[in-house]
Amino acid sequence: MTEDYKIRVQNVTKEYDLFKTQADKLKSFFSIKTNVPHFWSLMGISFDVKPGETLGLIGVNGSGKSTISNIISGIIPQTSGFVDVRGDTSIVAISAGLRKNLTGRENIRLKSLMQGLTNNQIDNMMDDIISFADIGDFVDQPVKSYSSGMRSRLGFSIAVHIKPDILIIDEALSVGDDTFYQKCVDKIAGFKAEGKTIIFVSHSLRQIELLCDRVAWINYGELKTIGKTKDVTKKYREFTKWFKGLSKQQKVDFETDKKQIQKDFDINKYQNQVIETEQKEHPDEKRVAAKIKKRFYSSVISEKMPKLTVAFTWLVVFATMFFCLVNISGHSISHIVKNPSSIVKPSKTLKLPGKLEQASGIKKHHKTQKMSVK
Ligand SMILES: Nc1ncnc2c1ncn2[C@@H]1O[C@H](COP(=O)(O)OP(=O)(O)OP(=O)(O)O)[C@@H](O)[C@H]1O
Repeated sequence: MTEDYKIRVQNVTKEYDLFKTQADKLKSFFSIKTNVPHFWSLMGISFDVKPGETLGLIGVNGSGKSTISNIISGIIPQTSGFVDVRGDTSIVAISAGLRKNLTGRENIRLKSLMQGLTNNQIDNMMDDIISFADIGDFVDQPVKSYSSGMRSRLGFSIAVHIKPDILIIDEALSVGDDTFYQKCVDKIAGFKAEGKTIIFVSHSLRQIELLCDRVAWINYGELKTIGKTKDVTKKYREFTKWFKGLSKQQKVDFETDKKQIQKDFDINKYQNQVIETEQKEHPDEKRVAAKIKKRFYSSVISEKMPKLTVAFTWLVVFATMFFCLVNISGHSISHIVKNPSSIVKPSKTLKLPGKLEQASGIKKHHKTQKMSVK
């Protein structure tokens, strides 16, 4: 049976809380309401990537291309929506995946182990990865000492040698020199020929046109359009030409308006719209609302504590505080239950914990002995 898709994303959203302080972050984790502004990096993105297809992602800076590719790679969770990736992914992004304090060689081993390769397999391909990356003696230096081009070369080399089912290339080719660029293009062409699935994120329309079968244009958190490479790049060129023609103030106003829409996005309103559309398209279908709710939230790992866990945590905190106070007050629990105010009035005969009580008993005993000697 042939698979109809390799990657499916449906109604995917991503919300970021723009915390100003660590305290706000902690409060939010405990689901305590704060006045932190929100920003929706993605406002409901849906598309499929077919097996063996190379899909390009284009869009202006900050439109959400890296966010969606990181969600597909499993690096970050979506806020809502369904993501199904049928195969192992390997992401090549300039900033993702490499540990700065580890050497190039250690990074190769770590990333390969994380992809499920054995130490023997890694030993066998180590030289090939190093030779393709062409970073010389730097391979034994920490990655923090690499230039962005060197990082990109190493990241790219690791990702293609791991031979993933799905390769996600996020802006990795934009920093390499021409020779390396050509090597990468050849490698990607080889991947395509093998029937692998690729997501290719780039600002270079030339690269997109060279490598992609279809293109998705992500525009300020929304999917503006998806289709044949030449059709989408044509529309995108028209947009950038129009945008460049605006005055400085018009550009600022345009971007401010778009960002405001992303701040004001209402997930519940969006969910209702999706339900309405689905009901119109499939009038005979039952339980549409339940189906959409499941699609929105069933595969989501929340970054915040679930309400039940929050309630349980508070219960544990209050119970601990209560028992500490009871202990300090020196009263029994039944006494405190009958006279709650006595929790703040310590008993005159302070109850000592077991060992101390025992120790004080010994002291008393010695005193008695001394007295009898007298
Ligand atoms: N951790 C974060 N916290 C808050 N906002 C974030 C975070 N990560 C990304 N964003 C915001 O989400 C939006 C989308 O970012 P993303 O990096 O996905 O865009 P992009 O299309 O890949 O941009 P570029 O072309 O510049 O790489 C941006 O407005 C960005 O500021």
